[in-house]
Amino acid sequence: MHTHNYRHLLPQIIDDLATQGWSQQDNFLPEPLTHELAQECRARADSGALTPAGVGRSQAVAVREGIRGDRIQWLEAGQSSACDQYLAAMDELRQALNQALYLGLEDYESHFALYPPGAFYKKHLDRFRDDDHRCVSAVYYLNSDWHSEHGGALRLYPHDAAERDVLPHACSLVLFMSAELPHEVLPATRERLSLAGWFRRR
Ligand SMILES: O=C(O)CCC(=O)C(=O)O
Ligand SMILES: [Fe+2]
Repeated sequence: MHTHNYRHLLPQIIDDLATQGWSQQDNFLPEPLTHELAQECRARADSGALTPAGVGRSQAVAVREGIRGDRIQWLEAGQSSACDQYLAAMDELRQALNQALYLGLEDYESHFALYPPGAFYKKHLDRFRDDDHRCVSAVYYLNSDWHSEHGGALRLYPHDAAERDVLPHACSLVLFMSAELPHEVLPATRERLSLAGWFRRR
C-alpha cells in the first residue's frame, strides 16, 4: 500500500473545515494510485457502465442535461484494489473528522464521474431538500496535465469570501460542508474525470 501521504494532511483538513467550511489538498493520494483510478474510470466509461447522472433523490431523480451533464457510476467495496484503497483512505478521513469535529459521520457514498467536453453542473448545494444526510462533500480529481485553458474548474461560493476556482488536477481533493457551500462545475474543453463522494449522517 502506498496510500499514506494523506495522513499528515488530516490536521490541516480538519482546521480548514472548522474555520472556513472547505479545504483543498493538492497531493492527497499517490500518483500511481490516482492513475489507476483514472484508468478504471475510463474503462468503465468505455464499457458503457457510466450513465447520465440525475438531479434529486430516489423517485424524484430526473436526468436534466441543462443542469448537469456528467456520467456516473457508484462505487462498491471489493470491485478493485484501487477503489478499495481510495475507500480506505476516505474512511480514515471520516474517522478523523468524527474525532476532531464530532460530526457523527456514519458512512461514505461515492461515484466515478466523467464530464464530456462542454458538460457542466450548474450552481447548487449538495444537500437535497428531501435528504439531509449528506454532511461533508469530497471530490477527488483524476486528470493528468490539466491546464487552466482547459477550463473545468470547480467554482466555490463561500458566504464570506470571494469565489474560488479549483482546477481538477490529478491527486487534488476538495472537501466542503454539503449544506453550506454553493458550487458549480464549469465546462471544459477536454474530458474531466473525478470521484465525487459524500460523508453522511444517519
Ligand atoms: O466535480 C466537481 O468538481 C463537483 C461535482 C459536484 O458538485 C457534484 O457531483 O455534486
Ligand atoms: Fe455538488
